[in-house]
Amino acid sequence: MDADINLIEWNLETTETRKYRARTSLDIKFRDLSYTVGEGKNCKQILHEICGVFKSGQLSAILGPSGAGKSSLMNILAGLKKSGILGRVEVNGTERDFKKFRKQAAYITQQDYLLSDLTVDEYMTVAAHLKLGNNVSVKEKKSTIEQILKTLGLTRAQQTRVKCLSGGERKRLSIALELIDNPAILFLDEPTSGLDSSSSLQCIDLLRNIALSGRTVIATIHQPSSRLLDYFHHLYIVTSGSCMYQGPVESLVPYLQSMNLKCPNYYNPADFAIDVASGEFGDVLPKLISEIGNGRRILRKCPSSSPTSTAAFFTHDATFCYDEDANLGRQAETGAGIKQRFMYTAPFHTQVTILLLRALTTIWREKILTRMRFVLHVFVAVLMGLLYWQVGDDAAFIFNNAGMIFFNQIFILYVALVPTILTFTLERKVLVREYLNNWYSLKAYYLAKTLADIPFQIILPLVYMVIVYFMTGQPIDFERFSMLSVITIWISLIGQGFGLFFGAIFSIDVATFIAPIAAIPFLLLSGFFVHLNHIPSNLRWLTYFSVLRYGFEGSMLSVYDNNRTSLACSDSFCHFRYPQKFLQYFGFAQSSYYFNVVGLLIMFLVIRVAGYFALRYKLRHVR
Ligand SMILES: Nc1ncnc2c1ncn2[C@@H]1O[C@H](COP(=O)(O)OP(=O)(O)OP(=O)(O)O)[C@@H](O)[C@H]1O
Repeated sequence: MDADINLIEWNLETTETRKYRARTSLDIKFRDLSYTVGEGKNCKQILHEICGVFKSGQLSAILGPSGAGKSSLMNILAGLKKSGILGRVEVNGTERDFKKFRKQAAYITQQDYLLSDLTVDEYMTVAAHLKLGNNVSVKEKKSTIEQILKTLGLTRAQQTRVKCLSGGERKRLSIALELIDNPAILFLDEPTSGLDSSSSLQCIDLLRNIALSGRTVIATIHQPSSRLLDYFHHLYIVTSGSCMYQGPVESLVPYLQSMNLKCPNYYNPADFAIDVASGEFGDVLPKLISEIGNGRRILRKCPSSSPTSTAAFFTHDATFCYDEDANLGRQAETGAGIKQRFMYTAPFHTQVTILLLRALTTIWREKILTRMRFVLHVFVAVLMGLLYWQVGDDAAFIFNNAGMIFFNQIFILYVALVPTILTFTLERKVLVREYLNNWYSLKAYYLAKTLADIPFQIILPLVYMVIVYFMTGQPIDFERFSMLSVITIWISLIGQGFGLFFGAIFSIDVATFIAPIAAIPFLLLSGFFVHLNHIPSNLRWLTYFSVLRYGFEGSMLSVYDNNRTSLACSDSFCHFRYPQKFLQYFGFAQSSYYFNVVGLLIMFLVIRVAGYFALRYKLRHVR
């Protein structure tokens, strides 16, 4: 973070672009918040009826030892966690409305999950189109982007690709992207992690200025230096799921001193507070928690004269404006019944168009992967062509030809599956960040993702097929070539669908292991190893679930069906000179090409829909 950051210039109230949306200041209060995970014996309570307040115009830190419940608290406040929660969260004195709240808040994750092949400017433009919608003109969007980039010191990096940015610049870009639609509340999970001390200071200074411009900025923070701590207005310290301190930074040391906990001279107050919160000073925590009312009370600025009792510190209780008798505070925020239906700013077709263009740009710029995929298809095709040189019309090599046809299907399936897993498991993290921040709907993303890869899943199998088909001497017949290509393209599209499905469910290492293994039953049930008419009749129905059954059968019918004349024979005797006899041998003679095309179409639709629901399930359980 070496660029100048000057937020004073950023007068949000006066910019033209922000007229369309009135900025609101939002105070968040929470009361008796309990959070439990697991069930039965494995049930674990993480937050214990804690209360607290985070105000607009303030930069607030949630501090505490590892495992104290900082992230859990912030995720609940941000609305990312919804189940296992008891208690009440208020926004400006009224119960939080999830639908509205998600539009007003932005969540910046600890890791900066960004698409590395886009430039800063392109990323900001995509975010502006998605977050500001079609009612804001392109000119206004541009001026908003310029202003935010200038404010965050990213102007010089505007044309730099994300992968070339420094850690500090990436963090600032993550913040800039979320500032585009002027959220009233910013949640940041460990914003300084991975940054050096000077970048950390600049980042927190930036957040302080953002808070001073009227927003509520809440960050979890891990072991801040004493200099860094001074940038915060408000401190909320969590220990084992309870609150032990809530108030200004400058009151921390005197308050602890009044509780007979003296911070040694030249010792970092944050480290001291964490030592206390970790229980290193004996059995003092229950007293601290009860003194602060587990967050019901807020400390005020350190009084000028040395206080004689802790009462001198407290400004007021964190009052909550709801009726105790109505028992609202004990309502379960389970998420059940809370509908997540709300409008995105950009209409569906705009979301799809923008995401499609972004996905195509990314694929195009991932030159190494795109080139490798192309080279691999050409290389394997030429190798196959050389190995099976002109065997297509020779009955002496008819089994070699069938093996070649079968191998084509496996190769095309795997070569579509594996790169999709590799790229999608990484991209999924970007999706999570953007989706949770309301950039677009999952349907729009999934549709754009599917459409973006289709050209590659068509062109690459076609290139492969042209080389293999002619080198291996298949019949010179456009209809047969087209039929075989259609089957191969379907296999490729289904392979990509499997990649998305497994990439949606599993992490990269698990998915790359599981997916190829999961395809093995398809191989066994393809009709190549055990011919369809040799499979026990009570198991034959299983072959209808094998994508390679449709792929192999459809390919064999493309090559050998449709009244193909008898083959040449380079040997003294060839058993299978008549193609129909060969099809009969495999159990394909009674089948139809179109049956296999429809089978593949159904498999394609099923796997795509399954991928969508897997992704939706995953996104819901990220919370
Ligand atoms: N889904 C879960 N199942 C079981 N335990 C959980 C789950 N989520 C959180 N926990 C536990 O709850 C406690 C608080 O977790 P949380 O991530 O909120 O802590 P934290 O203060 O943010 O820690 P850190 O600073 O290390 O990130 C931890 O002990 C964690 O193991």
